[in-house]
Amino acid sequence: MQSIIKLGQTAVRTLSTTAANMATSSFSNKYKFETLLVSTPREYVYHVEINRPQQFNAMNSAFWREMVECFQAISEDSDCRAVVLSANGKHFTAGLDLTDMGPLMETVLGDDDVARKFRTLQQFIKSYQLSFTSIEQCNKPVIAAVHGGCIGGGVDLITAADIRFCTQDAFFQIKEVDIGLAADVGTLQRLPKVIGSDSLVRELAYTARKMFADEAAQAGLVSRVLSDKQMMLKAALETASAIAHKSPVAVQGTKHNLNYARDHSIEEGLNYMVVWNATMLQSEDLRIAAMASMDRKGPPPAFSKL
Ligand SMILES: CCC/C=C/C=C/C(=O)SCCNC(=O)CCNC(=O)[C@H](O)C(C)(C)COP(=O)(O)OP(=O)(O)OC[C@H]1O[C@@H](n2cnc3c(N)ncnc32)[C@H](O)[C@@H]1OP(=O)(O)O
Repeated sequence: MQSIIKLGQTAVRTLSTTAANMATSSFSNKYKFETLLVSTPREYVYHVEINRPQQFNAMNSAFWREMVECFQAISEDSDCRAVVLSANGKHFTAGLDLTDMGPLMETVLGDDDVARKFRTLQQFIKSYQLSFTSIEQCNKPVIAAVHGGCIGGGVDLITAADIRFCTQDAFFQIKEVDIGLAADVGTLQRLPKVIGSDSLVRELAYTARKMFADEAAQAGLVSRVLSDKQMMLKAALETASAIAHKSPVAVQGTKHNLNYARDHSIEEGLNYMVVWNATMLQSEDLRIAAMASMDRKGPPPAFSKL
């Protein structure tokens, strides 16, 4: 009898190890990228790192494609409730990879008729815009953690995030004007809504001057400035973890409705909220969170995955 029980226990252990291994390998396959590293440093928290340090994380065609794949996957991944997005190497990003503009220049300089060129470029720019819109559309809040230079496309990227922290050595530069472009993947649309000062946005966008950490905090572009990268990641992961322990129904609904409110009138936002919560108030999360709030000595609330 004893040996049958032991055999059963071994089988259960083997099965759970196999299940854990399968989960790990499915995670690694799903989040295997050339330009991004994805890890799970805390329960329900994913850490996405832009990982082209030798190139200052300049944005090449693989990066533009992989950002969409990564954030669309995270959006639907119920094991993730909050994301920290940082970068490896000396700078957060040097923006568009100026050595990887072949396909763009081929179209621009090609012999095609102007209308055909327009159609190709339209698709090209739209697909690049989606790389950062996928952060905004991700169901899970994204905290951008910026160190060093955040240049050109970097500003487009971080304005699509929910929360921004930076290090004392960080600087932000809307550099597109220096390469003969109007910034076209989000800065001009989102930055005015993030920092509220149209005058400052225009000054930065027309001159391409660097905005350093203290000014970025004063302007509201970042909500926290930390002494160095280690302290910043610690703060970002703690914030993500705090979010990840709240009701996912409440957090995801809050993100969705804040985005909606930003893009609509107050009346439209309130009407949308009614429709949203007329459904979501029926969620079990409301009962679980309310009970836990009342019973402060009890265990922290546990919510189902979403
Ligand atoms: C449809 C398109 C949508 C997207 C649009 C996006 C547009 C943009 O992002 S516009 C901005 C483009 N980026 C730049 O203009 C960055 C210019 N670079 C810099 O300001 C500095 O190099 C930087 C602050 C990044 C680093 O300065 P640091 O002093 O630390 O190093 P450097 O000696 O200047 O640079 C070392 C080598 O890196 C090369 N490099 C820098 N940035 C880029 C880049 N964006 N793409 C490709 N290569 C880059 C730099 O040329 C040096 O190379 P080498 O001379 O061979 O050592």
